This record gives sequence, structure tokens and C-alpha cells, in this order.
Amino acid sequence: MRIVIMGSGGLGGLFGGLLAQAGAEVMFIARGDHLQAMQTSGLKIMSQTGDVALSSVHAVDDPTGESVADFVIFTVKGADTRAACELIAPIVGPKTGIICFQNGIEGIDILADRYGTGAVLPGATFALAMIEKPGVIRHVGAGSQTTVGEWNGEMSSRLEAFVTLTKKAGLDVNGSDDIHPVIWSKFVAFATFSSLTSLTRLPLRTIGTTPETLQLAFDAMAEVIAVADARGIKVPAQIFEDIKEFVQNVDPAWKTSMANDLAAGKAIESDSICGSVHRLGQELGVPTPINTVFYRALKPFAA
Ligand SMILES: NC(=O)C1=CN([C@@H]2O[C@H](COP(=O)(O)OP(=O)(O)OC[C@H]3O[C@@H](n4cnc5c(N)ncnc54)[C@H](OP(=O)(O)O)[C@@H]3O)[C@@H](O)[C@H]2O)C=CC1
Ligand SMILES: CC(C)(CO)C(=O)C(=O)O
Repeated sequence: MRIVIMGSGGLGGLFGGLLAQAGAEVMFIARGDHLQAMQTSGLKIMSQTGDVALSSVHAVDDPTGESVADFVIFTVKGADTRAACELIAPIVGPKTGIICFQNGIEGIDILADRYGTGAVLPGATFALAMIEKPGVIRHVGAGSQTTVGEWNGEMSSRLEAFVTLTKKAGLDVNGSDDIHPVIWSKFVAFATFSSLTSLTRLPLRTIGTTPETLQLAFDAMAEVIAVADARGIKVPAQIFEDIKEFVQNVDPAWKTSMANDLAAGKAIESDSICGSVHRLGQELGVPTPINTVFYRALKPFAA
């Protein structure tokens, strides 16, 4: 199976590296120092589940002239979505599945407008990973709980093939016949906790165990659920209990990729997370005052 990683940073590097280690044919699209390091020294993954060292990988900055992919794993940050969506055009054929693990809910629409809903498999992952230095990916914690599905809910043979391959690679991936509520549920939680961990600089667990701050998180989540509702997506009410359980028991050091980026001095993707809640709320006539504060407060740090 031929897999292309569009955006071989923390998340794409982790998935691509483990898939390559498991024997898949993987091509990494990357750029800058990280691309150079991968081309000269390969890719390393540091993980509690076992380190991986690939001494040589196929890494490029432009896929023009390369073979069509069975799957593209789409893992660029929100601000890079449109450019990356065009960059992959040469390797997207009529049967290529584009699996989007981005946080945010606008990336899949951009991909579907360009390649059709039949090409796009939305996904949600709880794996946490980052580039530690060029050519080296750090998998934070041991988790990789991931759900992916066809846009129309079909349990297709390509979806099953992808799930089988990723399980073989040691990733905890499952297929879903109703992926849209899954990605919105993750978005409800991520929009809230990426903003709060970034603004407070605190780990998830401190937020989850401070009643006043947890209440603020719940109020922010309720705004995103109202936006989902206006888009015709029902987010299960159980999400509040599930999130409380998660954030009160998560590893005490856990933040979010956005808070980690902020701490590392990188531009953050708040425009496509809380900024998206703010914009969609305005379009749909749903008030989102807390997410609007998040968006405006984080704007100076946005990509
Ligand atoms: N990291 C995580 O644990 C998780 C991340 N996510 C989501 O996944 C997405 C990716 O996140 P993450 O892995 O942290 O991001 P990273 O910044 O670590 O990785 C993205 C990579 O894509 C590269 N890139 C962007 N555009 C191009 C391009 N046109 N050509 C070549 N390379 C390109 C970036 O290069 P450069 O650095 O030069 O910009 C970067 O190396 C985000 O939406 C995030 O919210 C979801 C779950 C977990
Ligand atoms: C891994 C997880 C769920 C943590 O919030 C995430 O999506 C991120 O930080 O980007």
C-alpha cells in the first residue's frame, strides 16, 4: 500500500514512521531543516511504546512526478491547509483516500471542495507527538487512540485495509460508520482545551481539577456544541462527563499541541480552532462569546 504523508511533523511523522517500520511504502512530504535531516539521516521516533530508527526514508518537498497514492495522511497545521491541498494534486488519483487528522473542522471541507467528498476520510486522533529536533519525532505518552471513517459512513474495503495496516503498525485505530459526530466531539473538546491550555499555560489536569476553570471549559464546550447543532451534527450529551473523567485523570504534564507550539515560540493554529468557532457562530447566528474571547486573546500568536 502506498502512503503519502502530507506534513511530516509531529503527527504525520509518527504515523508515517510507524507505518514505514511496519513495511508500508511511505513517502513523506516535508520542508526545511526537517526535510534535510530526513533526506540525509532518515527518521527517528522516540516513544514509550518503543523507539524506531529508519535509517533511510523517501522524503520530498514536491510530489510532482511521483506515483499516485492509495492514501494521503493529511497532517499540516490549519494555516497550511489550502497550499497543501494543492500540493498533493499530482499524487491524488480517482481511488486515493485522503485521511485528514487535522484538528479543526474546516480542513475536510477544503479537501472535499477540491477532490470530492468521496476522496476524503475524516479522522480524529488522540496521539500526541511533536518534532523534537529535525529528523526526530517525540511521541508523548503511549496513546494513539484514533477513529477514521468514510465521509458517507460506508465501511469500505479501503477503510478496512487502512485500519488493518495501522493496527499492524502498533497504532490504536478503528473505523467508524458515523465519523462526523466523532470529529465534532473531538473539536468540542480540543477547541476548548487548546485555548485554555494556551491562555493559562497550564496542563489539562490543572484546568480539570479547578472547579471554576472547569466550569469555564464546560461553558465554552456548550458554545461549540450549539454551533455543531446549527450545522445538523448532534454531539452526545455524555461528552461533559467523558471530558471531566479524561481531564481529571490525564497525565499531569499533558497540555495540547497548541500549548506546546506556543511554549516553543511557534505560531499557533488558533485561527482554525477557536477562530473557526467564532466565525461559524457568526455565520450561523449562534452566540460564542467565550470562544470569541479565546480567538481575540490568542490572535497575536496565530499563524
Ligand atoms: N501533534 C499532535 O499531537 C496532534 C496534532 N493534531 C493536528 O494535526 C495537525 C498537524 O499537527 P502537528 O503534527 O502538531 O504539526 P507540525 O507543525 O508538527 O507538522 C506539520 C508539518 O507539515 C509541514 N508542512 C506544512 N506545509 C507544508 C508544505 N506545503 N510542504 C511541506 N511540508 C509542509 C510543516 O513544516 P513547517 O514546520 O516548516 O511549517 C510541519 O513540519 C494539526 O491540525 C494538529 O492540530 C491532531 C492530533 C494530535
Ligand atoms: C493529542 C490531543 C488530543 C491533545 O489535546 C490533540 O489533538 C492535540 O494536542 O493536538
